[in-house]
Amino acid sequence: MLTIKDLKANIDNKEILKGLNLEIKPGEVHAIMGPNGSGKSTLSNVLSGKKGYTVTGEVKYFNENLLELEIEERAHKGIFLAFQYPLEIPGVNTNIFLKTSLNAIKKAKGEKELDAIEFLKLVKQKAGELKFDEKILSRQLNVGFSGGEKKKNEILQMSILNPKLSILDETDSGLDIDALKIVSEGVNALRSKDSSFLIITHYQRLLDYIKPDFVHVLINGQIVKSGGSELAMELESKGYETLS
Ligand SMILES: Nc1ncnc2c1ncn2[C@@H]1O[C@H](COP(=O)(O)OP(=O)(O)OP(=O)(O)O)[C@@H](O)[C@H]1O
Repeated sequence: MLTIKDLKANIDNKEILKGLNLEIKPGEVHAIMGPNGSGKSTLSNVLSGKKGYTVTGEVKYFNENLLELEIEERAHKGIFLAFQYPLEIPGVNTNIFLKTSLNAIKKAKGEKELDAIEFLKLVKQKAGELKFDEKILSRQLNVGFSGGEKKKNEILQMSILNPKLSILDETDSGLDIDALKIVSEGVNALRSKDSSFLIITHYQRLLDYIKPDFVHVLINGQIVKSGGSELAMELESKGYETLS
């Protein structure tokens, strides 16, 4: 599904990713861990198409060169980024934002768009599954949401859009234990043979709930070690020092 070869990314003359290699197959869950400033968010930004980076190397998404696709095309083709810091967007109603996002993807795929009633049914069902108070959906997008509500809202978007590749950038930070479980259940419910996940986290505890197939350690812009979920336990006890 996703093959990354020798990926390098610079911003403002600073080289952040320095030759990163990674392969994600359909249905796999990959976790990326690494010290602060190692390039984890930069990787998620580059994959989702954020502007401002000078990027070289190869990123193949199915049979396409991902780096040539515009940010909207990436979303239409099933890439979803759950932000580390979801933005507050005053004046934009959360429900309308969700419906517009979903219908834009459906339109790009040539599928029938949902009308207001169909959408409401879907959003009610998904919000119920995530134990997300529906009332919040009639508010402006993320405005005044608590940290945990913002993160849950990202997961709600993800479950409504049903992406092929979901990138979660520190979605677990700021969540209380109950919210962490709910968010993890949301991710686990979306796991299927066709959908893959790239989960960036600092904490092994998230991986108690979402069992990754692979764990990678990103240090100084490169993946320096990969392993199974036991690698996360090892990092928790030993830290990154022995790997850098
Ligand atoms: N626009 C920018 N200009 C200069 N340096 C930048 C810019 N954006 C990111 N960096 C630097 O690139 C490095 C990697 O940043 P990135 O946010 O990808 O790290 P991270 O691994 O996600 O860190 P954290 O775990 O703290 O979230 C950091 O040293 C950061 O200061």
